[in-house]
Amino acid sequence: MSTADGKVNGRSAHARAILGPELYARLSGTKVLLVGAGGIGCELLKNIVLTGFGHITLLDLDTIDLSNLNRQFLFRKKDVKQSKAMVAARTAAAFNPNVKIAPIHGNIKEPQFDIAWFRNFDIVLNALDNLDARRHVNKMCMAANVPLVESGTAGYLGQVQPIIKDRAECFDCIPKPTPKTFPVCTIRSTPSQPIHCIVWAKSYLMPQLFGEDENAGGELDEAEKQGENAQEIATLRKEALAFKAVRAALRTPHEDGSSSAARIVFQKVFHSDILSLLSMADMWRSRAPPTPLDFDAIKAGTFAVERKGQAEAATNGNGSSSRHANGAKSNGSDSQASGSASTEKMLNGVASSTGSHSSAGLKDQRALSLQDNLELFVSRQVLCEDTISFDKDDDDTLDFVTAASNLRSIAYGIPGKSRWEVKEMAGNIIPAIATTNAIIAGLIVLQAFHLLRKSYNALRNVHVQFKPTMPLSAIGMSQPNPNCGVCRDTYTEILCDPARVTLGEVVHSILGDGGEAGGTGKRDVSVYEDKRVLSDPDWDDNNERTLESLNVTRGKFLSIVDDEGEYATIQVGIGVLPPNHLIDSPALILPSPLPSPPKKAKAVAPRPVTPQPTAVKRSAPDDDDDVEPAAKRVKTNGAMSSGLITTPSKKRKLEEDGLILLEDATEKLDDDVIVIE
Ligand SMILES: Nc1ncnc2c1ncn2[C@@H]1O[C@H](COP(=O)(O)OP(=O)(O)OP(=O)(O)O)[C@@H](O)[C@H]1O
Ligand SMILES: [Zn+2]
Repeated sequence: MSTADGKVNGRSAHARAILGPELYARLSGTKVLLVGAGGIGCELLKNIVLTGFGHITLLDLDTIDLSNLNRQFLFRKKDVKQSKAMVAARTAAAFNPNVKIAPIHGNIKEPQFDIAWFRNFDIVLNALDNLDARRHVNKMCMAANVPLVESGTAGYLGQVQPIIKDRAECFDCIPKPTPKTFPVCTIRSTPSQPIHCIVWAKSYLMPQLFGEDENAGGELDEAEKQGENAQEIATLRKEALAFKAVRAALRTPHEDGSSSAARIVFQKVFHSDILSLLSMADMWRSRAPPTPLDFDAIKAGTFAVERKGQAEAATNGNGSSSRHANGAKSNGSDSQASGSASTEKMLNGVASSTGSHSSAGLKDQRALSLQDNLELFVSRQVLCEDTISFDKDDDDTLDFVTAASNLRSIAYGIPGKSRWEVKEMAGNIIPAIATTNAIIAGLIVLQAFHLLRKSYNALRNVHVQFKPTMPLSAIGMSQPNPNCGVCRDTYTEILCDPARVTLGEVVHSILGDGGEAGGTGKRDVSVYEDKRVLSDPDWDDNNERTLESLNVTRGKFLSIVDDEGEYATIQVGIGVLPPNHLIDSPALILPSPLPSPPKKAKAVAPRPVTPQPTAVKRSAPDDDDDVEPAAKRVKTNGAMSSGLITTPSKKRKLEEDGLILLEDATEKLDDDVIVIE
């Protein structure tokens, strides 16, 4: 279209015609924060740049991986290992010269992204892949009162949820199901499925050998409390202690390098630990006992696994998992049901017996023999470099988990898995479908328009679903859950120097005297930071301590909870003093007026999210509450791919990501629950 202002107008003519002149004109001044530059993020960035959103801040903590290139089309092979945010911004900037894109390579949970920073934006768009970051952005948007569009995809499924404080449900209004876990004893001493061995290698062995936290005591204490077998737990405690010696040995240089380090680890986990488990005869009455592996014999090709009574134990083995009342039960398909395996079959490992250990097929999809696994295990002891955790895209850690889980499977008579299968299961991979991401990114922009226009009645929760007759479903917005522990709270912000203000000073100042300055006046309150209790009406030890000494710093929240349950909780966001603030001026700037939380209707249901009444009283700062900016995120959540929504692990991934799935067609959900079909 040729127009008076030439090219620029030509570029925007369609957008202007569709959006109308008023909204279109507003877009160029709109400040948008896009969190995540992955599958959805790339599509969405392209959309908002071409539509003409004028000021875009794009934030992502990750670097580009080769495996992203099939769908994250703003990246090329030459960009691998570079910051996603930086490269995406550079590529997309060329699409529209009228748009400013400010990329940030960082974690959205970093302290500088505080309430004041969030307030800079007119709208926030989430294109994230994990529950934790989604929750965080949701809370920050509630605190800063900025509209948010939340989104997610899983294979062919997807959803978009517009969120606006007080008008619609927030991301946390509906409690998210907690991910399913396996009982500790199943993972640590009585595995019966390949996934048990993979979880053991990834989440137990790797952290024990190469992780920061070598203390597994907490997990065992918890397992004991849950009523798991006390004798087994005692043995596991001894095992954990012995790991300390192995860690030390691993970090001592050996003459022949990795192979003796590998032998030490092997000897402990596949031989001594199994021997000590075998000494508990009771454990093996109803299930097939494991076989200790022999490093030299496997190397020499003479090792044979003799599994007596395996076929019988296979049946019992499956049934026995039900003794863990809340554990995941074997579905039997992949478990010890293969127990009829002969001695000969185990002699050469899984593959050679089936004849598939050939050069046929892709390398990663090949079944691995016992010797293959041992070789892989030895070669991957290069992991001895101090701390490292599992990353499905890191060959070394994937090889280690493949080899270690397969060796354990062999010891327990469980079928092995190819490197590819282990990657899927340990990396929780769901096939990402570019078209679903593209559809969702389009829908996000449509909901963003409604929010910017304040057309709240037009807002919809939209689902992309696996229904050829109705691929999209749009549901009207529900009111916020009156018991939501996030959006029903009253948010406020203080600006302070955490090294100079005390907890007591902040709490008393925020409550005020109930006079003209606002506030509710002095009352009995408990104060939390996340799940940590910092004070309560009978315990004020921390009141004289500075916020900094309590590790309550920029970007965090103090939750002031009324003990009588009369008033809503006050969430006090911690911000920094302005740069021109004089050093001898007070170190605390209060909001004006002080927050006046509404009186609550008597609580009818427990708060769906924090703070928890069971929280720990802790007067010292807690290291693990620190949010470490990470240059490269190591993922630990998610699910395997199968293309089918019904696989248990895929369900787990969806649940972690905040989508809710039905167990079967007959299961009922409340009307206001987001349903993915
Ligand atoms: N806390 C966070 N801060 C900033 N960015 C985050 C945070 N958590 C996740 N992300 C980013 O969100 C994006 C989600 O994109 P996506 O789901 O496509 O994941 P991916 O890592 O690119 O792909 P895949 O998981 O399939 O390998 C990723 O680029 C990830 O780095
Ligand atoms: Zn809510």
